[in-house]
Amino acid sequence: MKISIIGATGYGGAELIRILHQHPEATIHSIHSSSQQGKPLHTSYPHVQDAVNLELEDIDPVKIANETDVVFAATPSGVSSKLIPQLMDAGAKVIDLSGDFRLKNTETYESWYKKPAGDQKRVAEAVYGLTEWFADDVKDAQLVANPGCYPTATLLGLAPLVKNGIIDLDSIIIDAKSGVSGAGRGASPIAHFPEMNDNLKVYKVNEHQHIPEIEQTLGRFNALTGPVSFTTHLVPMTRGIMTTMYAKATEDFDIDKLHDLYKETYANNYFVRIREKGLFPGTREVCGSNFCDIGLAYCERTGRITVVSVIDNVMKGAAGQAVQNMNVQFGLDETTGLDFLPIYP
Ligand SMILES: NC(=O)C1=CN([C@@H]2O[C@H](COP(=O)(O)OP(=O)(O)OC[C@H]3O[C@@H](n4cnc5c(N)ncnc54)[C@H](OP(=O)(O)O)[C@@H]3O)[C@@H](O)[C@H]2O)C=CC1
Ligand SMILES: CC(=O)N[C@@H](CCC(=O)OP(=O)(O)O)C(=O)O
Repeated sequence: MKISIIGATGYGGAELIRILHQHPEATIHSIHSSSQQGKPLHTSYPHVQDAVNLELEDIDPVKIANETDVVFAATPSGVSSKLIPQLMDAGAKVIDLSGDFRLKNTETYESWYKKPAGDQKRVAEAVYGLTEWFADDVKDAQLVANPGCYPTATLLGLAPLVKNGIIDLDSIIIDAKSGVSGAGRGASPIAHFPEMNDNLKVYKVNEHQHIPEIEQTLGRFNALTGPVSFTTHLVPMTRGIMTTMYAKATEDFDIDKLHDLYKETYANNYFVRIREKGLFPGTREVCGSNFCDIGLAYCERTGRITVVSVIDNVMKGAAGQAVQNMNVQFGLDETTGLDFLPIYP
C-alpha cells in the first residue's frame, strides 16, 4: 500500500513514520507539511536522518488522493475538518487522528471543541475506529475517525462493564493522567518544561473534549449509560496514559468473576492484555507499543469496581491504532507491522 501522511512533522506524524517505515505491506509514498514543505524530513526530526529519505511536500489534496491508497491526517482539530472532505471528494481513503469526525452531533462538537464542525455528510459517514470493538465497520470505511488517546484507554477499560450492565451506569468516575507528548509538539504554556517539571497538574476540569466522545461510545455499548465524571491530569513524563475508572457494581461480585469477564471479552484481541489478580499495569509496560494493559479490583467494603487501563498515547492512543485500523481496512491481520514489544526501561 502507498501511504501519505499529512502533519508529518507532529508527534502523531512522526510515530506513523516510525511504524510505517517497517510495515511489511506499506510504503510511505509522501509526507506533507504546511510549514516545512520543501525541506527533508530530517530537518524536523534528526533522528531519522536518511533512513526516511523523503522531502516534506505541500498539501495538495487531489494530487495526494490520486497518488496513494490511504492518507493519514495527523493534523489538529479544525484543520482535518477542512482538509478531509477535499481528500474524500478526490476519492481518498482517510484515517483522521483528530477529533473532527468522532462526534456524530455537530452541535455537540462545536460546543466542546469551540470550532466549526466538519461537513455533516462526512461526519455522518465517518466510522469510529476503536478497533477492538468496531473493526467490522472500519473494514468498509472511507473515513475512519481515530479515537482520542484518553477515550481509547477509558473505553477499552469500561466496555465489558457497561456492555454487560453490571455497574450503576450513573456512577462512572474516570481519573485520567497523560504524559506531555499528548499536547503535541507545538510549544504551549501547559507543556513548558519549567511549568511541567516536578509538577502535576489538573486541567480542563469538567470541560474536556473527550467527555462527549466517551459518553457517545459508552451509549453504543449500553443506551442506559448516564453522564460520566472525567478529569484529566498532566504528568511530568513524555509518553503514557493511565485512566483509573470507578463504578458501583449492581450485583454481588467477586474478583475472579470480573477477571473471567475481561479475559473472555478480549480473548481474541492481541493488543488488550489483562493483568492477573492483584496486579496493576504501569505506563512504562506499554511504552512504544500498541498494547492496552488493564488491571482490575473489586472492593466488597464499598461495592465498587476499579479498572486501571494504560496505553502509550502516541501509539495505541493515536498512530498505532490508526495503523491497526489501516490493517483492517485493507484486509490485513490487525497486528501487521505493529507487534512492538514495549521499550523497557
Ligand atoms: N499527541 C497525542 O498523544 C495524540 C494526538 N491526537 C491528535 O492527533 C493529531 C495530531 O496530534 P499531534 O501529532 O500530537 O500534534 P502536533 O501539534 O505534534 O502536530 C500537528 C501537525 O499538524 C500540522 N499542522 C498544524 N497546523 C496545520 C494547518 N493549518 N494545516 C496543515 N497542517 C497543519 C503541523 O505540521 P506542519 O507545520 O508541518 O504543517 C503539526 O506538526 C491532533 O488532532 C491531536 O489532537 C490524538 C491522540 C493522541
Ligand atoms: C496532554 C494533552 O494535552 N492531551 C490532549 C489530548 C490530545 C488528543 O487526544 O486530542 P484529540 O482527541 O482532541 O485529537 C488534551 O487533553 O487535549
